[in-house]
Order: sequence, then structure tokens, then C-alpha cells
Amino acid sequence: MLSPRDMPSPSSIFSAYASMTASMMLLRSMANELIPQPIRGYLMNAFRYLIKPRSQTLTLIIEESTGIARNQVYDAAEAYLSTRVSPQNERLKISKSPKEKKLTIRLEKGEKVMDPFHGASFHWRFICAESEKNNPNDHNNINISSVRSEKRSFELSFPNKYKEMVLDSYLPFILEKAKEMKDDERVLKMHTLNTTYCYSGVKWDSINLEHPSTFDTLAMDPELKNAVMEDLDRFVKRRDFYKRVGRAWKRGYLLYGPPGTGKSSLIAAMANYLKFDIFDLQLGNIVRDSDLRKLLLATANRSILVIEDIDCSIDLPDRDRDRDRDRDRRHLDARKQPDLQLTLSGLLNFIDGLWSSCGDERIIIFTTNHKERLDPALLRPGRMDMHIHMSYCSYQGFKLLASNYLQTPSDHPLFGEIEGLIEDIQITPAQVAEELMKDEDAVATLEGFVKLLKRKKMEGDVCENGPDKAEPPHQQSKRRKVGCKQKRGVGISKTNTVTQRRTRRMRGCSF
Ligand SMILES: Nc1ncnc2c1ncn2[C@@H]1O[C@H](COP(=O)(O)OP(=O)(O)OP(=O)(O)O)[C@@H](O)[C@H]1O
Ligand SMILES: [Mg+2]
Repeated sequence: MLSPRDMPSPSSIFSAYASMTASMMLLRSMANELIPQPIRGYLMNAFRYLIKPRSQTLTLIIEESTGIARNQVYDAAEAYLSTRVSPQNERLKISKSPKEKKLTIRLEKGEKVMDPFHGASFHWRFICAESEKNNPNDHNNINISSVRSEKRSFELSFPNKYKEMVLDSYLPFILEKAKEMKDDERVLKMHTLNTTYCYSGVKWDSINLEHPSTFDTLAMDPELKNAVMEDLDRFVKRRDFYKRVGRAWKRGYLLYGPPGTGKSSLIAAMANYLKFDIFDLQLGNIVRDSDLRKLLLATANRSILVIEDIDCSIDLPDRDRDRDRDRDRRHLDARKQPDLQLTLSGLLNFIDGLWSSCGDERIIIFTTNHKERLDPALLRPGRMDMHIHMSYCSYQGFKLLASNYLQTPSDHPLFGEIEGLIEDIQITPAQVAEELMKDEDAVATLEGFVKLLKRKKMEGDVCENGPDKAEPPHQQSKRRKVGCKQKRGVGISKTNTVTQRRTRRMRGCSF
């Protein structure tokens, strides 16, 4: 510490200041004379820049469009920030289009949002600048008119040190969140064939898919259900895997089992789970391979292509017959059309080849009541990756349906009796569901259901050979149309133990 004796006196400070000022003035007048004005200005600016305090905040400008296309970061930020509005916000925009399920909230001009993320604070501001441009439609330029346009952007400000975090995790997190929100809000579409375009072939028409079936409402073996859900999860996460191993990003499922066991309901549950649109390809309406090709190429990514009742919908010539036909055709008159017929090989080649490789995240589902009738070429791995056996209603399945339909607790006294009966009877979930809807009173419904099970047990094999109550009329007429024989069940005999039947149900799942 300086003692008062060591401290400079005021007079010496003053004289030092005077001499420094004199030297500065001398330096300045020398610089004025020696350095030309433009260089002097440049040096002064550089000096000012060097001594200016550094800003600790970085601001990113996220504009609505990149000039040609929309800016995905902007769209994602807009959606994401609508979930981050706070009581501090004073003005918000609200809207709903016919296609949206919920109200949409957006920030109004100048509104700010603070978003905490991984211990850092991110400050957002919505900017909306109005600009005037000459009207491009005013070609005569007589009245110089102008159009007002808005330039929208977001400003994202944060401490400079979080630059890496923003680019590596915060913005990717916002993009991912926005995608999830979009999927949630999206109304799924069901595309079906429109055959009225007789000259240009068949086309897709779409309607909203509002099928309420979900994995929660589906009565099926719990292990099989989990296996299907895990398979779907794995499939959608494996974009890089499919690329690395050089495979098209597609997956095929074969759903088989008696009518009314939930094959179509499972398709709807899969679509609702993945938020994928459905393309329902009714092969009976397609006459040529070329139409099939056109239709398949018009399907979208992230979609499920469904071919129901593959054994019944069309009499597909098998591969050997295709080969013979091709050989015969070579000898035929050149006037004959080469693509006059829809063939199984056309379908399979297209599914394996061009179609599967020109899109991403494709799922294809075939359903049948008679797996044994299918051409083995259709079933080989790579085509149908997972075979899912939808079977008769188990006690587990009944409990799920009862809790959905009747909302009864699972410890109701009649449940024990039902458990004893249902495992010995071939009753489809569709039949169970129908029974559970008969009465509004839960106890009366359960009593009626017990009676039905007892009756079925007494009647013995009525389900296998007799008229099938579960079989919907469309199924019976479909069979009549294509000449399929009536057949119920997949060989589960009444003498089987519960364990054997369960094992058989599970065998439906083969990878
Ligand atoms: N496993 C199930 N879980 C819940 N409900 C089911 C199930 N199976 C059938 N149902 C009910 O029965 C109705 C008919 O079932 P669905 O159309 O899914 O059967 P399917 O196996 O596709 O029959 P088909 O072979 O005749 O096409 C469904 O709308 C649903 O209400
Ligand atoms: Mg069906």
C-alpha cells in the first residue's frame, strides 16, 4: 500500500496531465500532416473496433422462407413456440383450418418467449416487417401500384457460449418436437380406388380415416401385441440401418386368421399408432400390371399399402403359370398386348423392386383367412417379414373387451365362470364384441354372455362346420363369388389344452 508520503502531489499530477495532453496534440497534428485523410479514417475505425467491448449475446435470424422453399426451422419454431406461450404474452393469434383437429396458437408481431433448455435461457422474438413492392401484375406501369407483403422471422438470442448447444441439440430438438406435433394433429387418410376413370385407368381417391381401433382396444395375445408394436417401433427408427445394409426401407406383414378376429382392426391400429396413411388396394378392380404399377407409384411415403383377402380378391396365376404363359406369349402374334393381365409375379416384382426402392418407410400388409392357400413366393422372408396369426378370443382378450365395452372391474364374479368356458370355445372377438353390446346393463350382458358360451359348448363343433354367426355377410358373399369353401378355424380342436392353444396362437408370430 502507498503511504501518504509516496502519493504524488496534486501539482505533479496536473503537470503530468498537461505534458501528456501536449504530447497528444503534437501527435495528432503530426498525424494530420503525415497521414492522408482516407487512411486516417480507416485507422480510426479499426482502432475503435478493437477497443469496443465484445457482445456476449448471439442472435440468430430465422426467416420464413429461404428464397425458394419454406424454411423448415421457421415452421418448426412457429409450432414449437405455440406450446411455450406464457402469461407474460399479451397478444396471440388463434386459428383453425377445417383439416386441423385443434385450435392453433401463434405469436403476434413483437411477442417474446423465454424458453429454458438444459440450464440455459433462450429468448425468442417474433418479427413481422411490412414491405412494399411494385405490383408485378401491373404490366403497363401506367398506375404505379404496389403490393404490401410481410416478411416474417424469428430472432433467437442466447449467450454466445451456447452456440454449439443450439446447433447440435436445441434446434434439432425443436425440429423433432414440431414433427411429433404435426403427426399428432394430422388427420389420417384412407386412399381407395376410384374406377370411374375408364380411359386413364384407375386412380386413388381419399377420405379421412377415422377408425377408432388402437392397440389399447385390440383384443389379441398380449405378447403378440407387444411383438408387433416393438417391430413397428424398430422399423421406423431404422432409416440408417436400412441404408447401410442396402435394403429398401419397407416391411411386410401377413395377417391371417378366421373372419372377425381383428385383422382389419389391427391394420387401423397400426396406422393410428404410426400416423401412416392407408392405401387400400382392391386387386379385383385392377386388370393390368401397368395399372398396378401406376397406382403403386402414386402411393406416398410413410404409408401402409393394404391388400385384403389376397387369396380371394383375385385369381392370381402363380409363378410357374406366369412362366409358361410368357413362353407361350413369345410365340404369339405380335399384336397381342404384353401387359393385358394382372399377375402375381407382376405384383411381387413390383413390391420387391421399383416400388419399394422409390419410397421410404413403406409398410405392406396382406390379409387372408387361408394362409395355406397362398403362393409360397408371397410368404418368403423379405416379402412378408412377419406373419401375425389373429385367432379366437382368449380370456385375456375377453377381459380387455369387457373393460372397454362394459367398463366392469375384472374381479366380477361371473368372470371366473367365463374363464372356464371361453378357452374351450372358438368364439371370435367380433362375436364377443357383438354380445357385449346387447344390453346396457353390465350384469345382464355378462349373464347373457355366459349363456351363449354354455350353449356353444353344448353345440360342440358348430363353429367349425355350421353356419358361422361371426362371419359377416360380405365375407360369405365374397366366398361364394370366388368359389372358396366354407372353412372356420385353423385346426384348434376342442380337446386341446389351454396351453397348447396359447402356444399355437403365439406361433402366428414368426420373424
Ligand atoms: N381382436 C379384436 N379386438 C377388438 N375388436 C375386434 C377384434 N376383432 C374383431 N373385433 C370387432 O369386430 C369387428 C370386425 O373385425 P375385423 O373387421 O377387424 O375382422 P377381420 O379379421 O378383418 O375380419 P375379415 O376376415 O372378415 O375381414 C371390428 O370392427 C371390431 O369391432
Ligand atoms: Mg377384414
